[in-house]
Amino acid sequence: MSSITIRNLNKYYGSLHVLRDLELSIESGEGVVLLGANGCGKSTLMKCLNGLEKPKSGTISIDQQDVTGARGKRLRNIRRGAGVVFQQFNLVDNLTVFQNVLYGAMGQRPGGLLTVWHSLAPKEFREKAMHCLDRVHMAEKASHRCRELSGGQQQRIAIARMLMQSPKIILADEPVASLDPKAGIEVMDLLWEVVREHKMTVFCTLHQLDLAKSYADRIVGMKAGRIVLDSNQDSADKESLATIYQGETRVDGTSMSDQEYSPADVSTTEVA
Ligand SMILES: Nc1ncnc2c1ncn2[C@@H]1O[C@H](COP(=O)(O)OP(=O)(O)OP(=O)(O)O)[C@@H](O)[C@H]1O
Repeated sequence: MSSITIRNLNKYYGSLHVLRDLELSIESGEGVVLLGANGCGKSTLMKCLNGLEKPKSGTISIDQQDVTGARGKRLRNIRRGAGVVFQQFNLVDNLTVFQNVLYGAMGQRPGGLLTVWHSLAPKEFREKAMHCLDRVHMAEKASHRCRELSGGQQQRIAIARMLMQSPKIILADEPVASLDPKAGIEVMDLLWEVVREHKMTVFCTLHQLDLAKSYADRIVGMKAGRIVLDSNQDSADKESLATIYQGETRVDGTSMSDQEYSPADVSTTEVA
C-alpha cells in the first residue's frame, strides 16, 4: 500500500496550468526527493498534498485517506499525520523555542492553541517538547526567542516541532534552500536520521542533485508540471537528471536564463 498516491492531478492558478495530469506513488517508509527547475510546480504540489491548495481535478490520498475531498476536521486529521518542513522555517519569531515546539502539538487536544501555551500545556506535552528539542540538540536554547537563532538552528527547531506532531509522513519543501552548504548538510543529516528512527515516509523537494543522491532512496524529476523522471538512487545518472533542467521547464512558459542553471549546478554542490 502506498503512503502517498497522486492520480491525474491538475491544478490551475487562474489560466496558468501548473500541475498537469500528475501521477506519483510513494510507498510507506520511502525517502523520495523531488527535483525540478524554478517554477516547474514543486511547491504547488506540496501545497496540494498538505491540503493548502485545492486541485481542479484528480486525487491525492495519504495513508488511504482522500486529501482532495477532505474539509474541516477530516482535513485537520490528515494534516496532523503529515509533518511539514519549509524553506523559511515558519516559526513564530517572538515566541520562545520551547513554545514553538509545543505548537507542534496543537490539534492533539480539544482547545488547540490554548492548551499548548507553555504554562497551560499538559505535563506530557512539555516533557515531549523537551525530548524533541533534545533530539535535535537544541535543548539548551529552549528559552531563547527564535529570532535569536541562526537559520540552521531554526530549521532544527522546525524539525523538533514536526517531531512533536508524531507524524507518519514528512513533506519537506526545500528545507535547506535558506542555509549555507554546511548547515544544509547538517539539517539534511538530522532530518534523515529522525525519519529513519521513526520509520517515516518522506517526500522532500531539493535543488541540489548531490544532496538528493546522498539521501534519497528514489529521485523523481518534475518538468513543467509533470513528473518526467523516476529513478532509484543508483540509476539516477547526471545526464538523465540534467534533462529536467533543459528546454521548457517552467509551467508559465518563460525560459530560464543561462545564469539560473548551469551544468555546474547539476553536477556538483560545493561544501564549505
Ligand atoms: N498563489 C499563486 N498564484 C498564482 N500563481 C502562482 C501561485 N503560486 C505559484 N504560482 C505560479 O505557479 C508556478 C509554479 O510555482 P511553484 O512555486 O509551484 O514552483 P516551484 O517549482 O516550487 O518553484 P521554486 O523552485 O522557484 O520554488 C509559477 O509560475 C508561479 O509563479
